[in-house]
Parts: sequence; C-alpha cells; structure tokens
Amino acid sequence: MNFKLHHRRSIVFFYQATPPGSVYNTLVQKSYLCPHTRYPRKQTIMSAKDHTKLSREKCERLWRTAQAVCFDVDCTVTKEDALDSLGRFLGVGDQVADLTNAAMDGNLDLDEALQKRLDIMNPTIDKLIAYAKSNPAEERLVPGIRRLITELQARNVEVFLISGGFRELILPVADALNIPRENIFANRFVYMASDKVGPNGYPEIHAKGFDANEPTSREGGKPEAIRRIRTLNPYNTIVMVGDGITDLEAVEQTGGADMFVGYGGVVERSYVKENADWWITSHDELTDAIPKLKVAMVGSGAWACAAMQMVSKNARETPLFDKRVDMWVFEEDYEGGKLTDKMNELKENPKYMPGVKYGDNVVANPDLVDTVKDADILIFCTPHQFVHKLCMQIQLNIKDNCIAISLIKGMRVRHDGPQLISTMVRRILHMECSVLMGANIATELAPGTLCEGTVASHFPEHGTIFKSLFDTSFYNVNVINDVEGAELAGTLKNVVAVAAGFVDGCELGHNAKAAVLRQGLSEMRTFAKRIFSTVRDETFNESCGMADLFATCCGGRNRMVSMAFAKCKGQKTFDQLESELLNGQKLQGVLTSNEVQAVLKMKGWEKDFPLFTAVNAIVQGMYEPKDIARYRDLAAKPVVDETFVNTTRRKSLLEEKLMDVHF
Ligand SMILES: NC(=O)C1=CN([C@@H]2O[C@H](COP(=O)(O)OP(=O)(O)OC[C@H]3O[C@@H](n4cnc5c(N)ncnc54)[C@H](O)[C@@H]3O)[C@@H](O)[C@H]2O)C=CC1
Ligand SMILES: O=C(CO)COP(=O)(O)O
Repeated sequence: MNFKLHHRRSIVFFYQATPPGSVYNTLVQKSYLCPHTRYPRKQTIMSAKDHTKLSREKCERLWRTAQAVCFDVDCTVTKEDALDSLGRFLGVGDQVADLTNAAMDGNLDLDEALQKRLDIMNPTIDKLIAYAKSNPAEERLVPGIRRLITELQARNVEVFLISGGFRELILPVADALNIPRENIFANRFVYMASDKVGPNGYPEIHAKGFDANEPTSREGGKPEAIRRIRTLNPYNTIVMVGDGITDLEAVEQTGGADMFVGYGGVVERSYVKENADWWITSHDELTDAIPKLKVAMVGSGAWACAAMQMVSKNARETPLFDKRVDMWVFEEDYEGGKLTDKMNELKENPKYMPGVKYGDNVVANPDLVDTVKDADILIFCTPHQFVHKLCMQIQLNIKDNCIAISLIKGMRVRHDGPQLISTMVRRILHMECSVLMGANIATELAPGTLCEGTVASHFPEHGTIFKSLFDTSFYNVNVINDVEGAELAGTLKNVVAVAAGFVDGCELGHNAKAAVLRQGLSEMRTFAKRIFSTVRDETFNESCGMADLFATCCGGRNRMVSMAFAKCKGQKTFDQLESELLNGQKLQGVLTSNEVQAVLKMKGWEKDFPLFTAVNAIVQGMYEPKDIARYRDLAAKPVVDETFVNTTRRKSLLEEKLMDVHF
C-alpha cells in the first residue's frame, strides 16, 4: 500500500508501517491504541455509549418535532452501496462488497475499508463518469424515500445526507431529492495522475485516496458531522436514519443525533436492529407518522375572514396541514337565522366580510371549546377586548404542543404595565404564541392584489410553519423574531391612525398628516423600546411597522371613524359612530389610546409622548380634533375648552378602573 497517495491519520500510518514488537505494541499494551483486531469497534462504541434506547412513544414524539433529519445514503436512501455497485461495474464486486460489509458490521475500521476498496478498484475519472451515467440517481432510490423527504421538506424539516460514501457519487442523488449540496457530509476522492496515458492522450487520473479531513472518513464521523450541523443551526431535535453501525454511532455520542431510526429495507444488520431507537423496514412508516397539523381560528370578523383566504388555501394545498380548518364564530342572529349556518352555507361571512369566499374547507362553529380542542395551530383574530375572556374559556381544552399566532392589534393594561395579547395567550394557555402583523386592510386583500405581512416568532421553526400557513401569491410573509416590537407596532399605530383621522376630518392637509405620521412612528418606536429592551429599530421598517402605519392612516377604520368624529364637530360619540359606520365591526384605536395613556400615566411618561397624549385628550373630550395640530402644546400645558368638553365628553375609561380589567 502506498501511503504517500493519501492522507491517513498519523496514528494509522504508524500502525500500518511499524513492525511488531516496536513502540506500536507498547502503545497497544498501554491501551492508547485499539486496533480492530484486538477490540472490535462494536465494543468500543458500546463502551462509549451516551444514549439509552428510547421508548416508541418518545420516538414518535421526537419524530413529530424533529427539525432536521440526517439520512445515511447507501442502503438507506439508495438501494445499494455505491462503492459495491461501482466495484461490480469495474469487475471487482465481490471483493469490494466483503470489505463494505465488514465495515458496516463494525469489524473493520472505516478509513481502512475505504482505502482497501479504492486500492482494489483503482477507478479512473472516466470510469467514474461512465458509472454515474449508467446508474441514474432516480433508479438508485429506495421505495418511499422521495415521498418521505418531500413531506419533511414541506414541513420545513431540514434534510441532510451524511455518508461514508463519496460525494461525487452522492451529488446526483441529492439533486434528484432537492437536497441542497451544502447539506451533504461525505468523503471526497483524492485524485492522482498515473504514468499511463488515456485515450484522450493525457495521463489517466485515478481516484487513489480520500480526504481524511472529512469527518465521515473515520469512526465517529457521523456524530461529528451532526455536531457541525448543530453549530451552524440551533436545531432542538435531530434524527439520524440509517442501516449501519456508523449511523447508530450518530446517536451514541454527545452532541450527536437525538434519536436513531434503523432502516432494514435493504440490509438487516442485527446489531443495528437491536440497538436502534426505532426499527423500520419501510420509509412509509416514517412518512405515515408525520402528523398533519390541524388549524383552527378563533374569530370570524373582517380580518379573520380575509386572512382565512390564505389559511384555507394553504391548508388545502400544503401537505403539512390537515385540509379542514375550523373557525369559531361569535354567534348572532342574521336575517332570521343563525350567522354560523349562513356562513357554512355561503362559505363567507355575509355580515362582516360580505362577498369574500374564504374556502370550502373551512367549517364555522359557534362552540368555542369544540373548535379549539383538536387544534395543533390556533389563530387568534378577534377584537382585542374579548381575548382574555375567550382564553379563560378554553384554558383546559388546549392540545399538548399546540402553538398559536395572534393577528390581533391591541393590548391589555395590568397594574405593572401593558400586557401584549401574545403574552396573554402564552400565560393563560401555556402555549407559545407568535404574531402576524402588517399593512393589511381586510377589505383590500384578495388574489391578484399585493399585500405583505410580518410573522414574528420567538422560535424559528414556528416562523417557518406560520409562513407556510399564510404566505401566498397575494400575501407575502417575511419572518422576524422581534415579537414584542411587531405586536406593539401593530397596536400603537391604531392610536396614530386616530390622529390621522382628526387631521383628515379637519382638512389640515398633507403636511400635517405627514408630521403626525412621523411623530407617531417615533413615539411607537420609543414606547416599544422602553417597554421591551429587546425591540429592534429594523422592525419598524417591516410591513408591521411604517407600512401598517401608512396603510391604516390612509384607509383604515380607525382613521375613517376619527375623521367622521372630527367632521361631526362633537355631535356624536365614537361609540355612536362605530355602530353607525362599522356594522358590528370594532374600533380598536380609541380603546388602545386609553390603554396606552394608562401606561404613560403609570410610568410618568406623558410628556415624552405628546402625540399619544394629545390623541387621548381629544378622545376623552378635553380638546377638539383640530387641536391635533398643536399636539406638542397640549401635552405640555393642558387647556380645556369647556364648550367642547360639555358636548362630547364621555366617561373616561381611565376612570373606570382600567387596570387589570377583564373584558
Ligand atoms: N379589519 C382589518 O382590516 C384588520 C384588523 N386587524 C385586527 O384584527 C383583529 C380582529 O379584527 P376583525 O377580524 O377585523 O374583527 P371585526 O372588527 O370585524 O370585529 C367584529 C368581530 O367581533 C365579534 N364579536 C363581537 N362581540 C364579541 C364578543 N363579545 N366576544 C367575541 N367576539 C365578539 C363579532 O362577531 C365579529 O366577528 C383586531 O385586533 C384588528 O385590529 C388586523 C389587520 C387588519
Ligand atoms: O390594522 C389594520 C390594517 O393593517 C386595520 O386597521 P383599522 O382597524 O383601522 O381598519
């Protein structure tokens, strides 16, 4: 064997090159070395074992939540060991297969098995190309693997290939399965020109050795590859699937896989079968164990029904989700019958979003508990004042591992400050809650239009799921992790929209409107950052930030009702205008203004937020809507116009024990 041709580890070189009775034997006697002839690798692995075989129940749970799945390639993804098949192609099949089996059964060191097989085959580049051409990847795949990998990818589970075979032989397989090339961990040939001249007149290039820097070329290579994956991606759960002892090794070392699935569909190795956490003979067993995520929405108002267009489409078309989506309806009478019945007949909400078909796979249900009890994903979309009560009603009926997303813009005030709706859901229901915020005027959303939204999730995998649920050709989702920033931006812009309505109602012009928007954005950002130090400036550049502010201040209901309030010059209250103009839809800005003001008062921050403070003073009837133009003065030096106050002042919510109120 010519050691100059490959980069064996020095210790192996030492073992191969040193005669018996020398330093080598001394090291073996002192147990620094463990050649396979004395201590079969199986025993070495067992003694280093850092894993207790998992129960089937635990396996299924881990499988359902796996964020990355690593597949061995030969005899797991493909029907045959590629080196065996190459050996046969080159006329040395039996010798190569014996060495492969010895390595896979743990009786021969991996690097030694690799080199010995290369020495026997001595393939030229031309032969490797000819082999690849005569063995198309598609024909090499084992039954069921394509479906399994496609379903995992549809759920945004990252798929990796970790193989003791050669990258050159694996690339076509990865391409055929849409696995990114950077997700391959495998050996690389080391090529060398020989003295022999090939048919093209150039020296023949042979694959003579392998790159020993690749972890897969040696024992412990698969757990090492998984440790590398973990350093690049914070996956909670990684599963290894494979047929050989080197795959089993992936779960037996710290930092390796969390679970090992032994696959015996091609070769059944008894040691692997015995020690695998989960033993399968068909990949369909794994595919069938991937659960469909069941989605339910709490709410059926204007935005709930508009957003349901995306949700129902993705539930129908994406294998990740159960096709049926349940939607809870706050029951009311409608044209002599029940609104829910009418919705199930029309597949639209004729009262809150007439004319918008949200999808045949949606079932409206007036029973809240029945709607949520089987859901894996809960979407909250009701006016914010109702959420606390709804959460209390369902707190004992939430499925384990259910996750939530809130589309609600608003907050609740507690004795110690604001509580976000996502926090309320998290606290009462003990489930993680992301948010979807954005420039989303419900009535404008439809296929063929352009609309954007921001999903904010503390956990990236939740962000990915919610992107799959909401992203469509007509609704583009960007995912961030600043939940608090996004939710506060969506909430606070409703207060600025009330100011924008005053500007428009009093015809103060574009300059004034721009000034209000600028100041509003600044106060939104400052408020959010003071409440949560984690809030990021960039969040306000997203759809949930300045875009939502702009859309709502131009075309939202808050702006429309505030404009009407300004125009009627104190003749009508916000409540009256809400019921006259919104047909049951709920205005959030006035309520939110009261809530924000309660927080500012509690914190002593009123002077730092002159626009918010002025809006609330107008809402409370202390000033006229036109006074929004002098919002700086109002906050600094309150002056009450008694005439105006007398006609429009409503009982202040602040006076109604706003703190900790359960709506
Ligand atoms: N409408 C829009 O354009 C957008 C709204 N949002 C936000 O979405 C959330 C929900 O708004 P929409 O879907 O537009 O609702 P909406 O304003 O259309 O609200 C009416 C809904 O509230 C329900 N309701 C009435 N009384 C109730 C009670 N006591 N308990 C529970 N529900 C009751 C009604 O049945 C109806 O479904 C709000 O926070 C809003 O700010 C967010 C983006 C856009
Ligand atoms: O949040 C909204 C748009 O993104 C809707 O705002 P309005 O409630 O003012 O219509």
